[in-house]
Amino acid sequence: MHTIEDTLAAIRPLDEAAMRDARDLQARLTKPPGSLGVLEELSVRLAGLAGTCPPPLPEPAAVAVFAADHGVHARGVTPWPQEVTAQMVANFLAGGAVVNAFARQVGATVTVVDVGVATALPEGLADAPGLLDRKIAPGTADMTAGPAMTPEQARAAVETGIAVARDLVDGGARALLTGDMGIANTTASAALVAAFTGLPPAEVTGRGTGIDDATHARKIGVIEAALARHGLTGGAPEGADPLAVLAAVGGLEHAALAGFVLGAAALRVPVVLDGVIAGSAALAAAALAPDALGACVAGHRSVEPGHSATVAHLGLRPLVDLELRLGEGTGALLALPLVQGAVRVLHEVATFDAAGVSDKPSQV
Ligand SMILES: Cc1cc2ncn([C@H]3O[C@H](COP(=O)(O)O)[C@@H](O)[C@H]3O)c2cc1C
Ligand SMILES: O=C(O)c1cccnc1
Repeated sequence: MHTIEDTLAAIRPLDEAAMRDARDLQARLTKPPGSLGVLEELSVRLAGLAGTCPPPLPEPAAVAVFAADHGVHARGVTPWPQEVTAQMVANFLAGGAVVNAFARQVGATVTVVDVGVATALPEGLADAPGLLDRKIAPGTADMTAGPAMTPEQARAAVETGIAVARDLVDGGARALLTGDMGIANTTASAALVAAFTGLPPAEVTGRGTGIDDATHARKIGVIEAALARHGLTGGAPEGADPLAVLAAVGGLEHAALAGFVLGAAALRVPVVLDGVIAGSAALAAAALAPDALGACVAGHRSVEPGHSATVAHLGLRPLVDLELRLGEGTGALLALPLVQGAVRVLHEVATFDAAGVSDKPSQV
């Protein structure tokens, strides 16, 4: 069973006893206390997630690239043709994209999940290894004209993401990484960020793949119109159903990514988030289950302003900040060795006692 309800019911807070053990252990390791900075608190959190100290090493790692198209593409929010989504899916399967190069570097697998690609994939790809055909619809509807998805489509997409997380963990993965591909998906991302944070579209809308001032202004106007159309201006009203917000202005890949985050949290496996697409999906996941955040690691800080707004809202600290604005899972993959290093310390570093190193600075 991969229903949303079952999954939400399985998500629990971090285990306090395991976190205490991890803090104690960090204090006894042969290094000045606190000297591993952000990685120490990360190791503590991952112990709390696993419910044991040390937590399992987050490897092997698996990236799921959720691919889908967007009806709002018709509003002129990106210069790239919609066909590029399907063409990039083919490129992922051929191993030729940046996500593939970065995945090879860290030994991660790449699984492409078609939840809503509008254009037919190039001949012969249907059976390609590494592709999961989970198409729910050939893209969303235009969010300025009506809901992007029906409630049934949004639910099916979330449950697809939950099932993909479960299958990857069943296949041995101990770290899940988010990836995305969908021309125009930074528009849906910014709309979700505005809806979940209450910030105005002008503050959270970026330039996506790279757009000129006129297109950027149009993109902000499109998002404002969509929010107004769905009663989301100024943010979703108190008590709004996060699934309805996803259905109104989200993408099929956003809904699937929200499910992927929930699935990881229910299985107590860390999920390394990529940029603004994953972040906006995590806002939906956190609105459904605040404790799901315990499983989330912000891999990097994207250039997109909506991403900084998202990590601030969620209280996450991005591990790397390299001015990336690509998506696909690239920022998550670059951060993976940091996550693994944080846990490896708890497994391999000697204690002061065991190594015969004095654990006290001398008095001066
Ligand atoms: C060749 C190419 C490869 C990509 N890989 C990721 N994206 C990224 O850019 C897109 C979102 O930007 P926007 O909202 O401006 O369309 C998404 O597909 C995202 O994954 C790409 C975009 C392109 C063009
Ligand atoms: O933040 C991201 O992941 C991003 C930014 C721009 C374009 N595509 C993805």
